[in-house]
Amino acid sequence: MTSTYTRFDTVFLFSRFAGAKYSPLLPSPSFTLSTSGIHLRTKPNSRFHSIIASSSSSSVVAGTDSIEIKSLPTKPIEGQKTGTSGLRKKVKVFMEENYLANWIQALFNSLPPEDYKDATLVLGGDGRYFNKEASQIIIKIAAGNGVGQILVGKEGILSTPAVSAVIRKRKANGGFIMSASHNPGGPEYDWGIKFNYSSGQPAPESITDKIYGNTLSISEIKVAEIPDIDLSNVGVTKYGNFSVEVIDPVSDYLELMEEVFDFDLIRGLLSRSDFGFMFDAMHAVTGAYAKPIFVDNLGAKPDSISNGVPLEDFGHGHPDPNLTYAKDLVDVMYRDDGPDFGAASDGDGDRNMVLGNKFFVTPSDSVAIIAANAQEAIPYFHAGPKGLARSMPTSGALDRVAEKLKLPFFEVPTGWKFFGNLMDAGKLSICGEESFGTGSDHIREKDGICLRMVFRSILHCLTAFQEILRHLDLW
Ligand SMILES: O=P(O)(O)OC[C@H]1O[C@H](O)[C@H](O)[C@@H](O)[C@@H]1O
Repeated sequence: MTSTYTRFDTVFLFSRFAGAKYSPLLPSPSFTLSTSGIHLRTKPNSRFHSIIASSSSSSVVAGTDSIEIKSLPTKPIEGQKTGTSGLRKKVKVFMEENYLANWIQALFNSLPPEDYKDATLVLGGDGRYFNKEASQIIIKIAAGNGVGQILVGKEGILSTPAVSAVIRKRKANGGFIMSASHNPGGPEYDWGIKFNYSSGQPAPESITDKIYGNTLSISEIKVAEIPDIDLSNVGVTKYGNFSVEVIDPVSDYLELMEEVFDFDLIRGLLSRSDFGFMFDAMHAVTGAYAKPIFVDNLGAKPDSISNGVPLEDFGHGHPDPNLTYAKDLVDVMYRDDGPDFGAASDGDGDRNMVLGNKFFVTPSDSVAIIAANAQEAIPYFHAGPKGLARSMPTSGALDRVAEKLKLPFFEVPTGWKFFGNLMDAGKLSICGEESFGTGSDHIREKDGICLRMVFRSILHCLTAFQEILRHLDLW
């Protein structure tokens, strides 16, 4: 196995009907979601602003005892083919009449009723342009289809790994992720929607195929007549038997991280005067997590976080953590006096990039480094990983680690769902892809924040980053 100083080879998704009135009587033919009096802001505030509001007070707001459900006629829209990473299009497309509403209704038409009637669903996203407007549409259609409760991140914010963590922790039936991942945001750029199941992993093809089929025959959207939910304050709003709880985007995820890692150990590393750390949040969703986790809980210096405020257009940036788009971080890391450890993550916080002082670690090697050191460095893996896996295009470093540690090893086709299936079967703990995705069975998504903590744990057990790579060379 070789270390990777110069390898640049992988440049990488209610109301209860009891008490609710359903009105299948069709309104006038021109009655659409946007003209129904059901408020759909089609012109979001064009001023780009920070996503994180200052208030964190919790409150319960009671609405009416029952909610009215309207049936809005609609027509199929072409091109809504859904993959496991969801539906991704330009914002302008999603803002066309009923485009998002059709897909959301098609999704409810595709799920078995027990998966959403009176159920709890999670909603969050990476803070990009149109997320707040989309949140209101999704909440009203969810209520219209009989969902019992929506847990939504404050200001619509939840990273992709955090959605997976919240689904699993709160035993929700699934969740919506509003993100176009590492693609740029803003009125001229990209938007996306994805649905994850109760395990926390993206919905299987059997469901995404049904969603697509239903987009081709859809004729009606069920919408609850409720006001827009205030997403800026943590708290519960009830309308009859339907409720929306605005949750803190960080706390459930932070709790999980405290179970997985030894925070004292990482705190010790970050407090060392001879250890420099730099994290580039790329003005994307991990900005909401970086200060509470790295600075407030782990003692990183506040100035070790760059671009740490999530913005709707990612500060005109391209939130793809690679050597091209995270160039500011790369430049700092390649200085003689640069930090020892650097990292960046993408729009929704699942992809990641890892750097040392004057070197870059390919994703293929980072998963191998993690696997080789996990048992010793990370409490969650103290009994040893159950198995290791990589996608087919990912280099074979991990194979060598599996061989040496005598661990079950799997090579899977490209696509995170293949890892999730192995995890659900109890056969896999650590996995990675060449496209800057690394994860473990603590959730069912790749996890950019977690990866940085993995590396810090390992760094504490070995003394310096270079030494990790030297260590790996011995394998
Ligand atoms: O959501 P993203 O980070 O864009 O990832 C979307 C997809 O990208 C690549 O194709 C990966 O191989 C998949 O596993 C992943 O599901």
